[in-house]
Amino acid sequence: MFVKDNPSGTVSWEHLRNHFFEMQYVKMQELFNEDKDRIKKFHIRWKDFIVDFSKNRINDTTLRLLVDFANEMKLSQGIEALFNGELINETEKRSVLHTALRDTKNKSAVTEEIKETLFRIKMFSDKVIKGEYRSTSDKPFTDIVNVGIGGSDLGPKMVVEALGNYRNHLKTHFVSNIDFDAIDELLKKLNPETTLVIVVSKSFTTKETIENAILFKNWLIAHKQDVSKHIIAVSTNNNEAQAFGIQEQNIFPMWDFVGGRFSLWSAVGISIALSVGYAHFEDLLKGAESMDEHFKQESFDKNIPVVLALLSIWYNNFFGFETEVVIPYANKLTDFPAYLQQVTMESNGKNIDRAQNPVNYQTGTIVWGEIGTNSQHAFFQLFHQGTKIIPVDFIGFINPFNESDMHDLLMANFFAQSEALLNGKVGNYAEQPQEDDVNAVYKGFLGNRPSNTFLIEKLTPESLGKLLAIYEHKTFVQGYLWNIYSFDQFGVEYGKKLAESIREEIQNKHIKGHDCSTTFLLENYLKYRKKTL
Ligand SMILES: O=P(O)(O)OC[C@H]1O[C@H](O)[C@H](O)[C@@H](O)[C@@H]1O
Repeated sequence: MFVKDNPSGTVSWEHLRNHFFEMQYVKMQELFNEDKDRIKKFHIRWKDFIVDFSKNRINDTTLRLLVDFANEMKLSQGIEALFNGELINETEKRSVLHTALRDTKNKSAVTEEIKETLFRIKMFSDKVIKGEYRSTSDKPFTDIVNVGIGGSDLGPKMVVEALGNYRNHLKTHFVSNIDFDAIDELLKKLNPETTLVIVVSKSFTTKETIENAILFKNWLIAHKQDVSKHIIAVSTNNNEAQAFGIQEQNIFPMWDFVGGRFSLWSAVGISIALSVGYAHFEDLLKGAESMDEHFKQESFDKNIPVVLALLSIWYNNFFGFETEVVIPYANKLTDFPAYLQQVTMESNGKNIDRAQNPVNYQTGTIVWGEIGTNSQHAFFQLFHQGTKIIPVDFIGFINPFNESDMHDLLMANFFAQSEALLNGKVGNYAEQPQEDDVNAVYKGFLGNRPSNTFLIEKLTPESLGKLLAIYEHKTFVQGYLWNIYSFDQFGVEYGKKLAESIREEIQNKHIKGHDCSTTFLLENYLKYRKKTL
């Protein structure tokens, strides 16, 4: 089981704090000048991945002290507890076994159930793709609508988009928000006769998802379609799904030991198997499985998720940098930052430690991002010359899916940005300021801005699986070392309850018991709401 020690009370934390006082003014440019082989020490080459973490404000001592910290907090024990299925989600009394979903070697009872489900996903997706599973009017399905939100949307949606080059003829759509304007637009494009709806909800009680599912059900009924053929579900809540009108053989199971934000590897990812075929879905799982092995076996200083987590802690807890950004140089990864936000911020946005005390140090980093090069033309100015330091994860691919010289230009930008953030305007790039340039002072930039670079051979189902597992494990390591519970989300649940009671007040046109600001806003909402239906 997990230790419950306060990280800020450990000896290694104290050492890190003292070391920070030495390092805070050290320039990375100097570190690179002093050691021309710096890259040799601070990169990890693993399969088709190179992770270069040399452009960070670290030296040998930093890495050693960070690893000492992980050891003092008994991280190995934590990793073992995760993979062994111990009840590490203590507040909900659950194991955390998303890794079992991709573990082909495990022979436990849990994996039997998982294997059976994977087989069902394979059979079902094959049939739909081949046009053997047919609609009410005996037609093959053309469109898939995934109705779900949070973990039942973000992961699958991101993967379907990321693997766009592997997609088959099926058109896949994702409906998450309760925004009728958006759904209406989609409905106009869909043919009810050839539309298959997947209601994905671990709990089958999430209001947004159920409202949207009802909307699609009514739409299908209005168009005389057999709901039992056109709607399938993924849920732990078999009873509710059946009560909704979904046939038992069309309900794919979920398990309590898989958190929503870690669930794309389960039947929650059925839209992935449908969109790219089961074989590619399996490759995604294989990629993640190989990262799981790396994470379990590799020493901490060469362990990709561990190193990334420790660097993030170094900046978050010692330098006081508040956010970190992820910049994939691939349009197909447009949805990656949104997915990552749920994985990291829902997991580690906690302020009570595992011993029930308020924490006296920072936890959950704020993660955001956007694809390159678009982001360069939007917010990179602040990275280069702003007052805030925002560590960057650059993610780039050596080979594009479709060969083109354009890729070299894209990647030239990728390399240029991290180099500029490191060096500023010096060395090869220094311009001699013109004596009469009154703006010279505005044109300098100092560099010394940290980044990690992921150089990956190609964006494939397998490499994507590896990448996602890296960030999952990074999140786990951070939560573990911060001594918080990463696998519950009580904050979100409270928000859901509040919305329910406000909705009732709106329906009854009776606003009561709020602060004066909320009362004012609700009263104005009711006053100007012109309901025509
Ligand atoms: O899959 P569901 O039970 O419908 O839950 C969907 C989402 O609901 C909440 O927002 C939770 O905080 C998320 O973790 C979860 O992914």
